[in-house]
Amino acid sequence: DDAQALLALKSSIDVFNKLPWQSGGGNVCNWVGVKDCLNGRVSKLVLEYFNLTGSLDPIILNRLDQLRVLSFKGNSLSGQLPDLSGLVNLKSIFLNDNNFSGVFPATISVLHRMKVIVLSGNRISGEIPPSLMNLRRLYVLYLEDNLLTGPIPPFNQTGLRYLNVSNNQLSGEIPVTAALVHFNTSSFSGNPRLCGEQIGNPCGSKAPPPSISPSYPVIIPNKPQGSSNRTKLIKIIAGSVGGFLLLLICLLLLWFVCRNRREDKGSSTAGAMRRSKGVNSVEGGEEGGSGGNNGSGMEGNNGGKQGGFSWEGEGLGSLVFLGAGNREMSYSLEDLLKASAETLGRGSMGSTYKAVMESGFIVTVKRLKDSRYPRLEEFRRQMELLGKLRHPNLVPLRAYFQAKEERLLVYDYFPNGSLFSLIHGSKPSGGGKPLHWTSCLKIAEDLATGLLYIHQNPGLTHGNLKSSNVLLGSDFESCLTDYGLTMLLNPDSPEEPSATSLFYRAPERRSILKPPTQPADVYSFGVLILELLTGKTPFQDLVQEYGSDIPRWVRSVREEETEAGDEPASGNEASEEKLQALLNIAMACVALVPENRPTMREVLKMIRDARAESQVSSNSSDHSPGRWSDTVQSLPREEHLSI
Ligand SMILES: Nc1ncnc2c1ncn2[C@@H]1O[C@H](COP(=O)(O)OP(=O)(O)OP(=O)(O)O)[C@@H](O)[C@H]1O
Repeated sequence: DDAQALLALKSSIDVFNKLPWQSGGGNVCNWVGVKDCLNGRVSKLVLEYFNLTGSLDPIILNRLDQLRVLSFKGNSLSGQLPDLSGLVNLKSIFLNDNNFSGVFPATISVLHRMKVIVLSGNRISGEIPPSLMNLRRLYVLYLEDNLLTGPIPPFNQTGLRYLNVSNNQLSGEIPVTAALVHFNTSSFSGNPRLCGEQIGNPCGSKAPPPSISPSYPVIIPNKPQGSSNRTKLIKIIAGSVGGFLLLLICLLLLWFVCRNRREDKGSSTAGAMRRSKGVNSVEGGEEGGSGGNNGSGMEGNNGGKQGGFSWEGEGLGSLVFLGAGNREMSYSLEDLLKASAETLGRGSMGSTYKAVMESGFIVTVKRLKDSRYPRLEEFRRQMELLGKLRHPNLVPLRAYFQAKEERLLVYDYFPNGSLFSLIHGSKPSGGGKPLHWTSCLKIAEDLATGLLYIHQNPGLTHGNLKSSNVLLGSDFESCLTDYGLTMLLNPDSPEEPSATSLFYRAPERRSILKPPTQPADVYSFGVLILELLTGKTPFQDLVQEYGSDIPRWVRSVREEETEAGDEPASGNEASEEKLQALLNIAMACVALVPENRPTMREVLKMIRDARAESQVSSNSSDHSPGRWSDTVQSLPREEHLSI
């Protein structure tokens, strides 16, 4: 039935034939976009960025009544938001970044299991239905960048942790409820008719702006005709003068750039880059260097160049090598600028590229989104600190580049991919597979060793631990990357974490501006272990969802895979012990109260004990109850067990 429903869905919205679904196409659970099934029924459908068009037919969608997660993010779907009241199991819905219009359907409020509603970036109008207050489990409500009007309902769900209604046309007072008081300006900004303490515009001082409700049209009194004509004339004259000046500036700039290019051709590129001898840094000339143009895939920030790291005309730029050794000094700024670049991905900090130099030497370059925050001194200090870190389980930061409008970080390139692709496959459609417990233990030990090394520096944290930030080294050892970079995020322009990153974060860190801590890293580590054991991305808050049932959930997921004949996930006493060991460690790490979590030193000890035990038990039939698990048991865990 689900296959039929999906095919009907395809024929209604996939005019460009992006979804390779067809009748007789085998088990529907393996179809592209079907991320999870329960008892053979589709439970997670993620169709993001498939260029889907047209409107969603509620009759078709409601046939998929076992759905828990539904995402159509980043398509071009339009029309009214569908009535999904038949999807009684739905917990998370992502319809953001489409062209949906019409009013917000109040029927969504009958979906009592609903936790995550993301409708941002559409043209949805009308009021936010007050009936959303009935969704007791609501956790994330993102409605920003729409055309919503009227007041914000007085949400009182204490579990509501993420709210964004910015950039709409909402009006009236932001209700002062326990659930809403802790959201700040970024949740409400861009609604000029809204008032409240949270946005620094208290309602008391002046009468609150009138609320515009679609049912009461607002009548704007006519201005006297004469004054309006004069204003128009002034506007026209000012516009023309402004336009003329802008044109003049553009022509001057064009002339300036052309002249520089001619001069550059006359001198060698090497001449334009001065290599400062004796100092561990290579500096760009005053006029900047012009990048090579022989690659593809990357657009320069300035001038829109393809395929090289260019920062023409931006003043002094310097490439500073970090750490010691010859390998990292075997290229210069010029080589890096001429390298061809291929995009590896875009993340919260910026874009990441594989840069292949003319010599064939490959590095990974992270181009930071914000090249001005923090101030230069602080940025340098952090780079020097991170550059000193050298450990077999860390991806080394080799160099950084700093110019006026550009900051690049240079890391070793890791061709074996990430832990994310190991677990979930490289295709976006790839379903995750739980790993064998021996692999889980080995990876856990690598990660814990790397993380402990970071934590040995007082106050230093990873801050963004997740499976795509773990790369596989030449012996398939796990290496942490992107460590210590959260301090480069500008608190004045905070970005919401993506749905997946969100649930790696410790509960106390989920408010955007909360700084990273070492116990929060321990929590993320626990989530990562659960991902290894189940092959599931943390698409939801596992602790809130399953609480003390996490071990049962992990077992049931692994058993399903065993039934599918994939691997001996359990089934003998030794496996069962190891699984229990890892589960205990993960459970200790995801304790809700940070003080109840073990330190990384304790975690590493538990993992090493479990590994040692597994070697002993593989040589002997004596499986005495786990010594290591006693260690874990002795850690305070009441908090997470009491959920
Ligand atoms: N040194 C590297 N070698 C090979 N691949 C890398 C390297 N560093 C990162 N990648 C891969 O590049 C992709 C993009 O990484 P990036 O850090 O930009 O985004 P992310 O990890 O998805 O998100 P975030 O910015 O939150 O860490 C990821 O798939 C990552 O595994």
